[in-house]
Amino acid sequence: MMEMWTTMGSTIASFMFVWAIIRQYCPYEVRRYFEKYTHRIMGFFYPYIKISIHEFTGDRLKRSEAYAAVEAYLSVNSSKSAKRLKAEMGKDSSNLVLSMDEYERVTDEFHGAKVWWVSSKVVSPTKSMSYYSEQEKRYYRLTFHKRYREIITETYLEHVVREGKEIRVRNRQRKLYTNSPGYKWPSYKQTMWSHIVFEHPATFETMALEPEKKLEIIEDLVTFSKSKEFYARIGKAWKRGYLLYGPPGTGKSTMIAAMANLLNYDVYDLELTAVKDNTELRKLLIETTSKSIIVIEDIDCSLDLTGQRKKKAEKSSEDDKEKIDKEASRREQREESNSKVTLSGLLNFIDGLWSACGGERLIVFTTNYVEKLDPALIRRGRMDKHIELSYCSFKGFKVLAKNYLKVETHPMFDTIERLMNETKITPADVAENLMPKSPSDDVEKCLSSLIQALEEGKEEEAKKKADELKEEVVKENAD
Ligand SMILES: Nc1ncnc2c1ncn2[C@@H]1O[C@H](COP(=O)(O)OP(=O)(O)OP(=O)(O)O)[C@@H](O)[C@H]1O
Ligand SMILES: [Mg+2]
Repeated sequence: MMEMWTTMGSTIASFMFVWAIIRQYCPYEVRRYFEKYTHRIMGFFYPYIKISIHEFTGDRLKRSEAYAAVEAYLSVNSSKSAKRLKAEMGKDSSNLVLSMDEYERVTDEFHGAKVWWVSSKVVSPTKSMSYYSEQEKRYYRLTFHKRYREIITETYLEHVVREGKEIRVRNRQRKLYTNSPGYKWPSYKQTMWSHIVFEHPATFETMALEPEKKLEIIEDLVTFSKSKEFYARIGKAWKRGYLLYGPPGTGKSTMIAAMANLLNYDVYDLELTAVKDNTELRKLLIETTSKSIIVIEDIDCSLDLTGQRKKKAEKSSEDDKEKIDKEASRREQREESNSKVTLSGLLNFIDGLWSACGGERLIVFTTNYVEKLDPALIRRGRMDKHIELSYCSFKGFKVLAKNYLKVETHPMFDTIERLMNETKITPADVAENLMPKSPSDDVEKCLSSLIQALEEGKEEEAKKKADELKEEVVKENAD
């Protein structure tokens, strides 16, 4: 090895010497001619091959997956040999993950072939004078002897990417991405999404839901996540759409968190009212990564799908006040932000998602009014599985009682079961009543509070029914 470096060093030194003489004494034409061939001659003597893997390719829209995989591979394989490392927070904020620092060089060996990895960057100023306008283009450079060309390009690189991807899945800190409303996308920012660490504690186990329904959903999700080959075989993109519908407080948002926790996916919370137009929607889509859930909450409020929403809302009863308020505020937001996303834009978004992006993705819509949605939006193939989340059943209550009070059975359960059959209550209301309000609140106190809420609900329902009956009688008499 030493000998080889000495020979190479003296060859380069001779070239430098000859080049210095030529630059000083030769005319321009000779210099150009020499320059042209120096490159080739150097290539002939220099026995090493270099491969660069850049963080952003071409349009800079999307971080290169190859770069991310190499980064992860080197974070494990270089941390023993590199001398300068950087540390970042790992999964669940519980440990630090080490990776190679900039300009650090490490060696790796694969079936007897020795390779060198260097992490580097070029800083290129852009036209604007702002501080942020400098663009850093980071890359990894792999160097190896040309005699290993075959094994490196055909086997080693594949091994690095495969192992890197596995490490990423194991180590990754899951994220909740949002596209904040009214946020201007500055040119220096490489992404339109902002993110925070996703640490929602909801699981299917803690959800108040019929056990059979729960099992069905879990099986559906797990089957989807393991069906890469199946989807490839039948020629279908590896995507699945879920429509969650039901009254407020029945666990739609909670279920999305439980889905993400079950599959270990990231969540992209897409706020449609903040999206300027269909083009921006498409850009947002391109930036989403695989193993993620793209969520559009309250789809009926985010988009003027039918043009009839206002009329229907006006007709609704007092009970629907909460829903109407939510809808009105969304509408205001939409008008303020002047979003021009259309139904066809959204349909293209979903179909585009289905075809344009590799890797598994779920898309989830939630709504309080399933009947208002355009059939085109929720047909199978776009929204493959429709899940209704409804008022709390007694079985659902038992799950919540176990979670909140750690009781599986209690003499007061019979009264609760009877009342739950007579009146409707959302899981959110049950949960609120089961929550101890002071340190002295015991199981009986919380269960009594729930019984009281159920009785009040029952009374209110009876009163409403009586009022309706009265109204009908008055109307009939007037006729
Ligand atoms: N099925 C459920 N199981 C367990 N907890 C639930 C369930 N449904 C609701 N909750 C509780 O109620 C709260 C509100 O629920 P969530 O936000 O999921 O309702 P939602 O259906 O998304 O309502 P909205 O239509 O208003 O968005 C949650 O924080 C959770 O604690
Ligand atoms: Mg919700």
